[in-house]
Amino acid sequence: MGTIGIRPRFLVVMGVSGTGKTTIATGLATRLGWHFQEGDALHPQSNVDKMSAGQPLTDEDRKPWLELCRDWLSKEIDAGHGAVLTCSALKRIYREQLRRDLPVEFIHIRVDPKVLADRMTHRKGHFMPASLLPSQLATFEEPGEDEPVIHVCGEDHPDVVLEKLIQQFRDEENQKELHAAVG
Ligand SMILES: Nc1ncnc2c1ncn2[C@@H]1O[C@H](COP(=O)(O)OP(=O)(O)OP(=O)(O)O)[C@@H](O)[C@H]1O
Ligand SMILES: O=C(O)[C@H](O)[C@@H](O)[C@H](O)[C@H](O)CO
Repeated sequence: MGTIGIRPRFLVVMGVSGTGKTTIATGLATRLGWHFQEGDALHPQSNVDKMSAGQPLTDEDRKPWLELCRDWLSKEIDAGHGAVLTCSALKRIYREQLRRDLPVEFIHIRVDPKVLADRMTHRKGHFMPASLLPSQLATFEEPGEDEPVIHVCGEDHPDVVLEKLIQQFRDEENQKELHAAVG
C-alpha cells in the first residue's frame, strides 16, 4: 500500500491531443507519489518532426513509440512502484500493444472537440499544431466495455477530476477489503 492507502497502479492517461493528459497524469503522480513519464518525450525525433510539419502519424510511425511506452510501463511494474504515463493510445490495437501481458489500466479523458480546438489554438510552446486535431479525432477509437478503462470528463477543473479518480481508487480498495473479509 502507498502512503495514502492506495495500492500501486500502472496507468496510461489517454485521449486525443489537448484533452489534458499531461495535466491529469502529473497531478496523479504528484498526489500519489507515483512515477510519471511524458509519452510525447518517447517519440522518435522523426515523429515529432512529422507532427510539427502538420502531418499525422501512421500505424508504422507509432509502433516503435508504443513499444518504448510499453517498455517504460513494464520496468515500473517490475519495480512495483505506482506509475502514470501519458499516451494518446488512439486505437484499440495501440492499447492492446501497450498492455500486452501487463496489468496496465487506462484513464480516458473526454473533451468536446470545440473546446479542444480552442485549447490547442491558445496553447503555446507545443509541437502539436491545432490543424492535426481533425485527424486525431478521426483516428480515435472509443474504448470498448471489455477494455480496462476509466472515463473522466476533461472539461471539469483538473482538481475535480483528480479528486474523483483518487476517491474511485480508494473505493475500489475498500470494496476489495470488504470482499476479502466476507469471502
Ligand atoms: N481540465 C482542464 N480545463 C481547462 N484547461 C485544461 C484542462 N486540462 C488541461 N487544460 C489546458 O489545455 C491544454 C492542454 O493540456 P495538456 O497539455 O495537459 O493536454 P495533453 O492531452 O497532454 O496534450 P498533448 O497530447 O497535445 O500533449 C493546456 O493549455 C492546459 O493548461
Ligand atoms: O498518436 C499520436 O498522434 C500522437 O501521440 C499525438 O497524439 C501527440 O503525440 C500528442 O497528442 C501531442 O500533442
